[in-house]
Amino acid sequence: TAALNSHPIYHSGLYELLSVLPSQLQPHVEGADDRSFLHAMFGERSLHSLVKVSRKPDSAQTPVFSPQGGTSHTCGLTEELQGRSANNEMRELVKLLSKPHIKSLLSVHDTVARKSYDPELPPLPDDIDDDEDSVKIIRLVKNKEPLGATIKKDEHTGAIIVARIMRGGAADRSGLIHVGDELKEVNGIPVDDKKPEEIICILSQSQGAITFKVVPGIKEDAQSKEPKMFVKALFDYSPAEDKAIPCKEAGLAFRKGDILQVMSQDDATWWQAKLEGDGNPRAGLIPSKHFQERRFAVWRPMTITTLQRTPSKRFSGLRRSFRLSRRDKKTNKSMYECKRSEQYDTADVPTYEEVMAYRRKHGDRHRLVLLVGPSGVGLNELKRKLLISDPQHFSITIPHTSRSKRHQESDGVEYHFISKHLFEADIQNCKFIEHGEYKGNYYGTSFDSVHSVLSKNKVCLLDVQPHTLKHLRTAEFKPYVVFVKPPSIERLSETRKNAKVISGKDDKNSSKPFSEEDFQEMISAAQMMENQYGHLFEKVIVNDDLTIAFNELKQTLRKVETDTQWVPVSWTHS
Ligand SMILES: Nc1ncnc2c1ncn2[C@@H]1O[C@H](COP(=O)(O)OP(=O)(O)OP(=O)(O)O)[C@@H](O)[C@H]1O
Repeated sequence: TAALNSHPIYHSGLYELLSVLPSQLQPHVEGADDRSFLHAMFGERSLHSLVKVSRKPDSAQTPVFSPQGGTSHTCGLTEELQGRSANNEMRELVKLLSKPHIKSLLSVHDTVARKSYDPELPPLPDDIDDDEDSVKIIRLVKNKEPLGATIKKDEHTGAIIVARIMRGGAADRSGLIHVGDELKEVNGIPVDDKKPEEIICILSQSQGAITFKVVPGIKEDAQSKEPKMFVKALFDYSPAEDKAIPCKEAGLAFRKGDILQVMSQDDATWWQAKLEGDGNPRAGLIPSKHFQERRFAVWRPMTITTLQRTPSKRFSGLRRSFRLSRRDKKTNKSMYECKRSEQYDTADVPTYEEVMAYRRKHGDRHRLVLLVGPSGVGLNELKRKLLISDPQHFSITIPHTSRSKRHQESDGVEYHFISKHLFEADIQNCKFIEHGEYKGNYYGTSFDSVHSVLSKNKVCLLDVQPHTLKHLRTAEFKPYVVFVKPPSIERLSETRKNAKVISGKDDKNSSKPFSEEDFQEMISAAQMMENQYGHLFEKVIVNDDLTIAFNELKQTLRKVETDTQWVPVSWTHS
């Protein structure tokens, strides 16, 4: 500016000056780039026009335009013009300059000239506590317009909460404040102990920038849009051991049986989920159903090989409901004639099962109680104790047999006695849950015998082979599966000193004390069941001390009747 003012040709006009400036400055400019930049800049038509504008009203030769820019110039220009004697051109110019879009243009020019477009953020408070909920510092520049938000005091916690955001208001347009946010400070003043009216007073008194410190709430609309899909995990998962997960830290670890709320299935491989009932709103990554099924399909063949190496006798059935034992050497296999395909069933790959909360309404049928466990673990003993503890409430099914009735027996009490021919027809018609053959006679538990107990509004206790579980998992039975597990071999030897292996309840003479081998077999059979069917067990009870195991079972079954449980969604549709 100083150079401009003292230049001899200044008075002959800025316009002329502009045209000579590039050549005048030439000796001071080294680079060809810089030179062509100067030429371009001073030759720019818009610059010339501006100079013209500035010169027209300038009859007193006082420069109005200054290359420094700034508010004083753009805003001052209009005022200055108005102060001068009016001619038509000037009036037109004043009119033009007072148009809103020209004003805005000039104001943008000023902002850019002052480089004041970077927002000035308040310094981060240095007293932020690590344990404190994550806070958000919001800075709004307020004009006279109200904020467009209402606040309220939470009745329970006393916190100041944003209650409402007015559509289109300043707060809404900012997109920074939401319903449910907790207000902690306004302009550095803590508001916890203030009444809403006092806070409103602080707000209305503040002008310009207002700083809020808020704890973001869980957005209401986000909450209502939250997916309500729940799944039961049928396998254990540890992201730390998963080589495929894109970020281990973002993974969610869970155990078989955990209920997960699936928050997002947008990614085909990695879902986002939370553990049901977990207060932490942040979801974690879990493998998608499809991805996990594919991985299991790759891993599975190894599992089968291990299982098949185990001596087949360990698999031989355990028979209870029809009061026979798998232990009879002759019938060992035929009693438990379950097809290999069923024992090594790989069709149902256990990943996730979609579930829903279910609570039995008063008067509804009871859920079928299924007891599963290796032979000799004590299923009959536990059933017996439950029956005698409350015979009006618990009941068992009456099995069918094709053997002839003995004279102290009555049809429909110990057994339903039917002919071999009829029994075979019923097998064909899939009337049995399980059936087997013992000493040339058929024995079996029918689906009807379960219906019969349930229709009397009693709790039906049934012990089954685990492979039949899948046939019983229906909306009609809504089975609750309890796995009874043996304790360690040492505890078995200690607790079963006086116990007897009953090899045929239809044949009362055959019983003998447990051997070490029996215990081993019980433990490995239990292990195998758990590996293969563990995902279907809702409760595992270790039958160590009989009284303790019985009490735990009784308490569990009471809860099944009264509490809410997660059951497959398909069971709740009927
Ligand atoms: N916790 C326990 N402590 C001591 N003895 C037990 C316990 N549980 C069961 N027993 C005894 O073990 C024996 C076998 O039990 P039980 O007949 O109930 O087994 P099970 O699982 O029904 O087997 P199976 O189907 O082969 O008959 C019985 O003599 C029973 O009294």
